Amino acid sequence: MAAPISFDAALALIGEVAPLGCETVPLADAAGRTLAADLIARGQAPRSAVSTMDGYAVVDAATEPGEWLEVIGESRAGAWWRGTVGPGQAVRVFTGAGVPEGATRVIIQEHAERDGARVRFTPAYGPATYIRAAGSDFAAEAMVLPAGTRLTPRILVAAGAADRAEVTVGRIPRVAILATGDELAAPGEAHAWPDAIPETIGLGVAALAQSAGAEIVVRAICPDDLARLTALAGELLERSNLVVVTGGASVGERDFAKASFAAHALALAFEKVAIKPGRPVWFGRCADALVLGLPGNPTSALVTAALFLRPLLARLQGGDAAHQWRTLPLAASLPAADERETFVRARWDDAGLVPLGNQDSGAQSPLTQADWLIRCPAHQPALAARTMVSALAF
Ligand SMILES: Nc1nc2c(c(=O)[nH]1)N[C@H]1C(S)=C(S)[C@@H](COP(=O)(O)OP(=O)(O)OC[C@H]3O[C@@H](n4cnc5c(N)ncnc54)[C@H](O)[C@@H]3O)O[C@H]1N2
Ligand code: MOO
Repeated sequence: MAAPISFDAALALIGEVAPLGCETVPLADAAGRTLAADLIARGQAPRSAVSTMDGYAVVDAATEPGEWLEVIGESRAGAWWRGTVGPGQAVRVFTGAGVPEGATRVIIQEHAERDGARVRFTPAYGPATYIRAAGSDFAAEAMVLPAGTRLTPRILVAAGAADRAEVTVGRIPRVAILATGDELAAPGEAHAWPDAIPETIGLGVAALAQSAGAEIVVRAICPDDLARLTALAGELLERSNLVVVTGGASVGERDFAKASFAAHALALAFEKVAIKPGRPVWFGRCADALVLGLPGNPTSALVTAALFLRPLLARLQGGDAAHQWRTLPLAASLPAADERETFVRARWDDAGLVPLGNQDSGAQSPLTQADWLIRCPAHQPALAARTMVSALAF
């Protein structure tokens, strides 16, 4: 069996995976998708100068507090007034409406006294012009978003401003999840069987994959029976772009995860990574579909899903496989790492990252608190509180 490879080497292999290809979809259906082409603005925004407040558009240099001006028009968002404003004149404007030609500022209505077709202003209307310049948000033909951008709720708003009905996005990865183990029962049923435990990893992995843009085409639980697993593996490979198989990754006689894909011409990219937890994580390809094997210990499975499955799904959709590491302070001391690069589960408090006391990779209750992974290089000595460390949101 091959020696474990480093975390960076494994991540680089994930980064080499080719995207699944692209399709054009209505922008309204594109939430969560990843752009496969740059998104170019059809026109500038705003299209011309607009008022940022409700008030009156005037010629600034020709306007004195207390002097009556003639109100010659009204400009509303969606129904702009197209004339020109001169000295002694004002145009009623509303937020988002075009500022007429000639006007150099808007005076807000809180400072206006209106009398029929006349208006005058109190002295303290201040220096602000309340005009958003034409093209100040973005220019015509500007690249609003580069290819590879994920259309999150916040980013979708900017995408819509480009005034395009459709976008070209990466195809949605179709993911099958296979949990292996004689002991596994659906949550709610484990108590009814001697030696059974609830199958938990599939829940978390499915949720993580969905939040990363994947479609879960099937979730299955299968006992440690090589013939049955081999048949199921073949079926899942047919139905998906990626099979995530959990458990059975270690060296025991009944650890069949890799063996059940070997019959389908599994070509391994890596089969062990020098990390803790999650050393038995493995990755490969069977013809057209990829296979990622996660260890059976639940925390190991979720850590390796965060470290490898999330970037893999980003890559399949044409996004970036790089992690967004943050440099953050420790709020408590951190124990020394052994010969494996270690991802310590931690929670955040006001002073920084607090490593959790229970680092058992088979435990599940610490997952309720572990919202960060602290990256500790192999052989890193113990670190004192307030040391800056590299961490990943978990
Ligand atoms: N002699 C050795 N033993 C082990 C080694 C090793 O190198 N030599 N590696 C250890 C490490 S590290 C890990 S991690 C585990 C992973 O082993 P497997 O992937 O083969 O996992 P299983 O044996 O199938 O299960 C481990 C543990 O997790 C529970 N489990 C499995 N699947 C689920 C699930 N879907 N939901 C909830 N819990 C699950 C299972 O019942 C076991 O308790 O191996 C070490 N052993
Ligand atoms: O690496 Mo295992 O994942 O330590 O428990």
